[in-house]
Amino acid sequence: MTSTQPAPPAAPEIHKGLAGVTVDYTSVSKVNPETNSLLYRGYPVQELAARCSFEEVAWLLWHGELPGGQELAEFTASERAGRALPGNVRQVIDLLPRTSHPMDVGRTAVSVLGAGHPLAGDNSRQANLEKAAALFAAFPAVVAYDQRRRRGLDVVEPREDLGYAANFLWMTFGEEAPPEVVEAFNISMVLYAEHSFNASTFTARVITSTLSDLHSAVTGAIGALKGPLHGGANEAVMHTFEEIGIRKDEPAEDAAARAKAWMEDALAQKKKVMGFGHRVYKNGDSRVPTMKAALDAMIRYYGRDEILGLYSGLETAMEEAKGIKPNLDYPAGPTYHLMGFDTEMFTPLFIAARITGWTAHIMEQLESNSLIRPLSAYNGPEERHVP
Ligand SMILES: CC(=O)SCCNC(=O)CCNC(=O)[C@H](O)C(C)(C)COP(=O)(O)OP(=O)(O)OC[C@H]1O[C@@H](n2cnc3c(N)ncnc32)[C@H](O)[C@@H]1OP(=O)(O)O
Ligand SMILES: O=C([O-])CC(=O)C(=O)O
Repeated sequence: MTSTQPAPPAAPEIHKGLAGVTVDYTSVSKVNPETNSLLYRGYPVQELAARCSFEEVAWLLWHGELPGGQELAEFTASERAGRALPGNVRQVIDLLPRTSHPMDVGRTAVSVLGAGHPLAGDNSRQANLEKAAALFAAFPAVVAYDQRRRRGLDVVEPREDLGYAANFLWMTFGEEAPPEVVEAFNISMVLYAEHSFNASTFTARVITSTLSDLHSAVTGAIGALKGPLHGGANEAVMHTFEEIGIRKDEPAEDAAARAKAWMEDALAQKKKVMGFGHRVYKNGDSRVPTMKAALDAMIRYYGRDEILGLYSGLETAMEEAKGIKPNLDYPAGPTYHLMGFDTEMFTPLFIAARITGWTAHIMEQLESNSLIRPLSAYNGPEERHVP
């Protein structure tokens, strides 16, 4: 008789970074790299950016439909009434050093807002809609307060006669922004609002899947967004521009030549250059043309051709060397710079926008929840015993 050896266990299939893995359905948005399109609840994001306020898009993401006249009137009234920075959040921010990274300030503020919320323990859809709307309304005040305290300036109270974008700029800079700037800011908020199962949204869904609460999920999502491979890239893009050197009034061609040389050197050193590449889009990010048009409008408005030179110099050199295209963070960074935001405030601006997408996903996750808990393959030492 021949003894048969048990077959060695088949090596498990590993999906590092979950690349290419579909983990669930979502009706919030559709990212289609084949057609290079992005739909929020069925609407092309370019149409929403051109024709809708960010308030309307927030409502769409939460409710699945654009708001009717009465719904929008009620929603904007409650949003405007909820814009002031709550006193306890201000006190906690004041305890943090002015040098704290604004992403840490934003993460802490959301945590405080959660701990103080009257519906903290309630995970019903109605309670979560209320919590999402309150966060949406209050977060701009966190960003504005932090930017102003970094500069040693007094707080500017919100204005109920301004829309979301105009009021955000008002609270940050203490003066009314011109319509061109308000429009570009609104476009950036709409484009940043939602992008299916990106790392921060997935983080929010993992936290939600344990039946934790909305503020915990958003706090965790902020942690995921902070990294430069995700939202932190918009800040990193500006550091690249700063490293190359922003020389006001330099002719665009000269700035482009310097940027091209910088990129060739960075790629020769095998550096990853933030603001380029994407896990899903391999042929360009669907949102970039719209955001680039908004950046162009700001370059024209502020008369800053050297920024265009730096932008196109890096883009061309990356395209020629590696065929890798910019993602949304690439045009968004210099747009926020031209508007006057400190570089470290850029990713908190992304938070303000993505609160809408995250909270839509949190509510969707709860509607048909299953604990998110994948498997791992062990490759440590064989079983052994303490001597
Ligand atoms: C809104 C957003 O969050 S969009 C993303 C923002 N993040 C960034 O801009 C960070 C810079 N980009 C990157 O790190 C990547 O492109 C990611 C993380 C976004 C996606 O990466 P992945 O799909 O995992 O691709 P991966 O990192 O494996 O790159 C594939 C190849 O392209 C190269 N590559 C990708 N992006 C870049 C880049 N920005 N700079 C230089 N090379 C790059 C990689 O080095 C790799 O080359 P190799 O095959 O010779 O090793
Ligand atoms: O989808 C991603 O992986 C990252 C991204 O572009 C986003 O979150 O907007």
